[in-house]
This record gives sequence, C-alpha cells and structure tokens, in this order.
Amino acid sequence: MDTGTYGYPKQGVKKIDPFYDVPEGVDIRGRYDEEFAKILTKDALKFVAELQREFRSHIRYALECRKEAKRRYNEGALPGFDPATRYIREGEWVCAPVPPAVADRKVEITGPVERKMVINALNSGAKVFMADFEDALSPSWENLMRGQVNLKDAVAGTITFNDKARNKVYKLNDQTAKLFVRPRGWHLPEAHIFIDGEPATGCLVDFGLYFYHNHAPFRQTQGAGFGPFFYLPKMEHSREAKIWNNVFERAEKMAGIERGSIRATVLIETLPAVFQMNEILYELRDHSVGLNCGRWDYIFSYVKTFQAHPDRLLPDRVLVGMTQHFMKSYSDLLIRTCHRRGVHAMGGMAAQIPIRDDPAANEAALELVRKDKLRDVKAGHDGTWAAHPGLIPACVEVFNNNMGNAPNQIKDAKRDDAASITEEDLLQIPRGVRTMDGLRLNTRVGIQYVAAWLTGSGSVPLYNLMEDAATAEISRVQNWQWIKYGVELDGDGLGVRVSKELFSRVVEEEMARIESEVGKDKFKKGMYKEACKIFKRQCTAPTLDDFLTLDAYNYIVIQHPKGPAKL
Ligand SMILES: CC(=O)SCCNC(=O)CCNC(=O)[C@H](O)C(C)(C)COP(=O)(O)OP(=O)(O)OC[C@H]1O[C@@H](n2cnc3c(N)ncnc32)[C@H](O)[C@@H]1OP(=O)(O)O
Ligand SMILES: O=CC(=O)O
Ligand SMILES: [Mg+2]
Repeated sequence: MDTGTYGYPKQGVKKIDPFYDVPEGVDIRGRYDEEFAKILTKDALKFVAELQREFRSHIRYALECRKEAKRRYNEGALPGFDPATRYIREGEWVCAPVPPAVADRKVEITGPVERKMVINALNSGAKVFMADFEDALSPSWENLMRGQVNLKDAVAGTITFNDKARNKVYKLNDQTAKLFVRPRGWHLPEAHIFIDGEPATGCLVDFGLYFYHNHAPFRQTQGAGFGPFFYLPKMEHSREAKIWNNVFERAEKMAGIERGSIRATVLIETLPAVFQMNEILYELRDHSVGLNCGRWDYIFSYVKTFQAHPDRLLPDRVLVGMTQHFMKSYSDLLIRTCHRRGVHAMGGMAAQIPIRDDPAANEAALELVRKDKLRDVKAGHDGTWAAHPGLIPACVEVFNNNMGNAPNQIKDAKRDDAASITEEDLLQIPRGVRTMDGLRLNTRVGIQYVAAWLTGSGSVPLYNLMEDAATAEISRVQNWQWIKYGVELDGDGLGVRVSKELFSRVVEEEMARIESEVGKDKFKKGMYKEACKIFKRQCTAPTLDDFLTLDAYNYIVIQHPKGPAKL
C-alpha cells in the first residue's frame, strides 16, 4: 500500500475507522473506543479543527523561526536580550491579578495523566497537581485518550480506580489539589488525528479537548470563576506565547467566558527563552499566572543551543545543578521578572524520589530534596515542584517554615539585586569534570528511558531518580556532544577521548548490565534492543536531532487496525 507520513495511507485511500462521528475535514486514525468517543465528540473535534485552521500558519512560522535561530547559533551567534523589545523589559506594566484560587502554590506535584496517579496526586496534600501530557507522558493514542477521560472524571469529581490486585478502591478526598494541565510542546504532531489531510498539532489536541469538556465544571468547582489552568512547555520565543494567548482568547470566545479566565504558567526551559521572560509575560499578561524554572529541559537546551560551540561542553550530568552560576542566575532573574510583573515565580523539580527498603538512602534523598527546596524558597520562589507524594510533607515543611502563612512571596521577594544579571551570567559555562562513569550512566539511563517510553511509560524511576523526557534528553545530547567533539574524560585522569568506537563498546557493555539488572525475561519482553538502536543512532548522528521523542514517536503511532507504523 502507498503510505504517507507515519505510514498512513495517503489521501484518497479508504478511511480506516468508520466509528467516530467527525466533522468535515477531520479524520481519526486511532483505535475506536466507546470511552474515547465521549471525548472525541463531533463538537469537541470541531473546536480542535477550528484552532488548527486558525493557528497552523502561525505555528509553522514560529517553528521556522526556531530553525532560523538554530542556524544563527550554529554559525557562532549567542542568544541574548533583543534590543527591539527593550521597551517591554524596561516598561512598567504588570500582569492581571493572580486568581485567588491559586494564590498559594507552595508545593505542586506533577505526574502523567494516568488514572491512579491522577487520584493520588490530587489527594497528595500539594496545592496544585500539574497533570502532564508532556515530559512525563509517552504520547501513545491510548495514553492521551485515557488521560483525557481521566481528567474529565477528575474535574467532575467522579474519578475512581479499582486496583483489583490490591483490593483497593481509589477515590478523591474532600480536599484536593488544584488542577493545571500541561499540553505537549508546539513541535509534536498528533498522528492519530488528521485535519484537512495533515496531522493535528499535538498541543492543540491536548488543550482543545480538555478545555472543551472541562471549562464549565472547572470554573465552578476548582477555579472559583477562573480557569482552566495550564502549564506551557518548551517555548523559545515570545511569538510562541502570543500564539497561546490568541488560542486562549479564541477558546474563551467559544465558551462565552470572560477574557482572562484561562491562566497559564510558562516553563522557562529553553536557553533562548530566558532572554524573553518579560516578553513572554507581556504577550500573556491577561492570561498569565507566572513562570517556572524547568531546569531539566533548560540544561538540555543549553547543549542544544550550543551544539556547534565546542568551547561550551558540559561536565557530567550529575554536576549540572542549580548551584552552577548559569542556573542560579536563571532562577534569580526569573524570580525578579515574575515579581516585578506581579505573578508567581515557581521553582522546578529535584530528581530524587523516595527509596523504599533502604532508610538511610531514603533519608539522604529526602535531605537533598529539602536542601533544594530551601534554596528555592530562600531565593524567593513562590512554590516548587515535587515528583512523588512521599516528598510532599518535606517540601511543605520547608516552604511553611520559611514563608509562614503568606500565600506567596510576590510582594516580599522583589530580588531587585538580580537586575544586574547579564547575558554572560546566563551563559556561563558550567564547571566540572567529565568521566567514563558519566558516559556510562547517560547511556544506561537513556536506553532504559527510551525502552520505557516505547512501551507506554513517560516517567520512570531509574537508579533512585525520576527520569522523564527532559532528563533523558540531557543524557542523549551530552553523549552526542562528547562524541562529536571527541572530548577528553578529564575526571578520570587517563586521557581517554570519547569516540564512536568507545561509545559502541560502552553501549554493548551497558546493555549487558541492563540485562543483568532487569533480568533476562524482562529484557527479552521489553523494547531494550529497539531503544538501544534509537538512542545509539541519535547519539552518533552527524547533526543533532531536535528532540528524542520526534523520532521515537514513529514507533508508537498505531494505525488502527494496521499495527505499528514503522517497526
Ligand atoms: C522534568 C520535568 O518535566 S518534571 C515533571 C514531569 N515528571 C514527572 O511528573 C514525574 C512524576 N513522578 C513519577 O512519575 C513517579 O514518581 C516515578 C515514575 C518517578 C516513580 O514512580 P513509582 O516507582 O511508581 O513510585 P512508587 O512505587 O514509589 O509509588 C508509590 C505510590 O505513589 C504513587 N505516585 C508516585 N509518584 C506519583 C506522582 N507523581 N503522582 C501521583 N502519584 C504518584 C504511585 O502511584 C504509588 O501509588 P500506590 O501506593 O497507591 O500504588
Ligand atoms: O519540565 C520541566 C523540566 O525541568 O524540564
Ligand atoms: Mg520540561
């Protein structure tokens, strides 16, 4: 059969799934399911299609601009503040007042939109739950659609989960966290929904379906008249924030709700975006509820932005933390920018998670989390992220001890001292050594993460740390950078240089180690070999792939009833 993008039949070939009732120009190519059909209603799809039609050329343009910026950085330019928008940075303006329902966001839990986790997160004692269609989710059709079903039930307050193996029924407590939803980034297509013959934009599907079904109950039960609330990932420029602002206005108009009802926190998690924080807030000023330090993608973006700058190589991944000068400068400037504009400056994620069966190691992990949160709150952040319910009490304690009853520090931690932070501060090369252990760990983590992602898990515990798409990206691009520039592993004192041959040997040895760690049976049944192939290709590619998940996505697209698109 003649196939097009993602292995689908080209236009004009017989439609695959006759069951979903779709509006003109919309073609659903994912599996039919009665539950999914309650999300994929004709009217909801009509709304998504309208968003796609209105904004597709703007999105295409924004993605072209990313390519153009990449070309400039690859020719030696450095990202920096834009002289053309100095008036925005220097002007005195503030964002719309923070909605009372989310004035206090001291601790936010994050997690994929998986049913049991949604309930656990909402019950966790955190102020906010960021339900993730992004870094923590492998965007298979099943995960995405089930995620929408789960969120609809959560907003309705009716979500339950029956764990038969444990004979335990999960349901919501009386008091729950406020829900924020993170759609995918602009770059990811949704290959199971075609609009006018092209895959839909993933984030418009995530946003559009969630908004359509939930805006009314959400505003009633959660937002006290505001909402729904969102987190927006991976933007590189304020023109991308402007698209989101227009999407929000379009959605508000469709719903007949007041302009400024929808609110969003933007993750500053790309290096170019740190120079655009005022501009991003300005574009979203009627819809903003702050910025967040997405530290893991930010580190990934540092490598990506400087992929053609061999003078800016990273040390071992474990050494690139928030105390590196460029990371501290980013967090400090984010706090100053947000507080000057009257909105939350949110801290990011510590990667440690509870360690069962080892109290001493568990206490050490908790202590690292406490230290990270103490740094966040003392710097002036209004809240922070936690990866696991077991971390919430420690994070809450640190924030309460340092902020008392105040809901946030927007007025109290102005951080005017951070006004002097320069481009050089934000770009300073991180210090530290490179080691064979670092190369091995990147490889072991990267392969295992991709294997999990291919089999439906977008966030996993590996070596007692939370790993998701953002942390795995660091492993990938760091390996790529070290191979490309043949770096010396200077921390080992042996003068070994990284090469494709050395990396091949490391991959072989680490695959053997993974097999012995996970066991032969799991190794055989899992997708470790496929993951290894993808990861190895990406680490050794002559030019750096923009995203690990773009290529890997081809492996999880399932054309119903034909089977995997590429395998
Ligand atoms: C870079 C970034 O973008 S950060 C944001 C994106 N990343 C994330 O959101 C990661 C979120 N965290 C997680 O996914 C998980 O905590 C993991 C994968 C790291 C670890 O998961 P597990 O190994 O299953 O944890 P563990 O077995 O200790 O879980 C214990 C319980 O806590 C629950 N749990 C763990 N993490 C979460 C969470 N984030 N939200 C809700 N519930 C959770 C589990 O469901 C389990 O519940 P149960 O006892 O009722 O069965
Ligand atoms: O999304 C968060 C990050 O750290 O990346
Ligand atoms: Mg991220």
